[in-house]
Amino acid sequence: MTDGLSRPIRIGRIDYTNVWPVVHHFDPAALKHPAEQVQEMPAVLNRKLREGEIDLAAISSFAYGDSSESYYLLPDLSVSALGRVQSILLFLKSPLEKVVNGKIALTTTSATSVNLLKIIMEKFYGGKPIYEDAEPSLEKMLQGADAALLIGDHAIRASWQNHGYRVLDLGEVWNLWTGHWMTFAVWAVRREAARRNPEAVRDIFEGLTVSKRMAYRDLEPIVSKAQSQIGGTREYWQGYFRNLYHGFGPEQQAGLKLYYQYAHELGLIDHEVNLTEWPVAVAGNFAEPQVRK
Ligand SMILES: C=C(O[C@@H]1C=C(C(=O)O)C=C[C@H]1O)C(=O)O
Repeated sequence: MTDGLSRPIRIGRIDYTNVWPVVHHFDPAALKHPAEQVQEMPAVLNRKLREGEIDLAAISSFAYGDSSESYYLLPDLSVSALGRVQSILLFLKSPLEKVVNGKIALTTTSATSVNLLKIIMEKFYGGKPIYEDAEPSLEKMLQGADAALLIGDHAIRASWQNHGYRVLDLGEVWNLWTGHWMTFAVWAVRREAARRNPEAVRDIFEGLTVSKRMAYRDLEPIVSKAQSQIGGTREYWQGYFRNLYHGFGPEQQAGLKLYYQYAHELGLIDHEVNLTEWPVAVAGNFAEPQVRK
């Protein structure tokens, strides 16, 4: 069925551990409304949501800014950090003075962080490097470049290798220069999907909110899962998840607005970006979800 009314709503889930505190306890099969879920790298979800292939997804915050007129934000959900994030990393083969006007390989999985890197290089450091897209593989990226940007679990795994490269944490650089939070991902719904199917969106929003609350109450299940799937120590993952913040309050919004302003000034986004929340939730029609058994 393709009329858009009767088909299941399509949800996108980022295939990195940084979203687990929101999605780990979320089961699309348990929703009242039929739903399908795809799990992909952020850049793929950005494209699928833009093209209407999916209806609601965690996407790069940059991608929200780029298409903000077509999307609503799901309130109080994000992937944010104040300072170090540990998984948005620039690996330097050459000294920083050379990198700022040298060649930087950019992971094809990201949108927020590649543009954050451009803001840092061009606005903060006054450089003008050449950028080239590359699959997220540190050694291959650095064969032909002075530095390489990795995000998510690719960055985490690379940070554990004994490669000797200097590493810049872009969350930390952003915070040092601006004093602000940085928001890397948000949850967005296509406006037409939200209008067509508000009950399903409410159902998903409730499910994600409950899931986040459960994860914040007890991080251990996701710490254990990350350890068994990716490796590393319990302490590493406890620190990693504690360092991230998955709400989206005034402080995170202020940081993201500044990021959009800089992106606009550099011509990376061609309009001013408004943060527009899904109006059903804003209107207060949304009942505080209860934890389901
Ligand atoms: C914190 C992170 O945020 C991610 C960074 C993204 C980007 O750069 O576009 C997109 C989604 C987030 O999951 C990370 O990858 O470590």
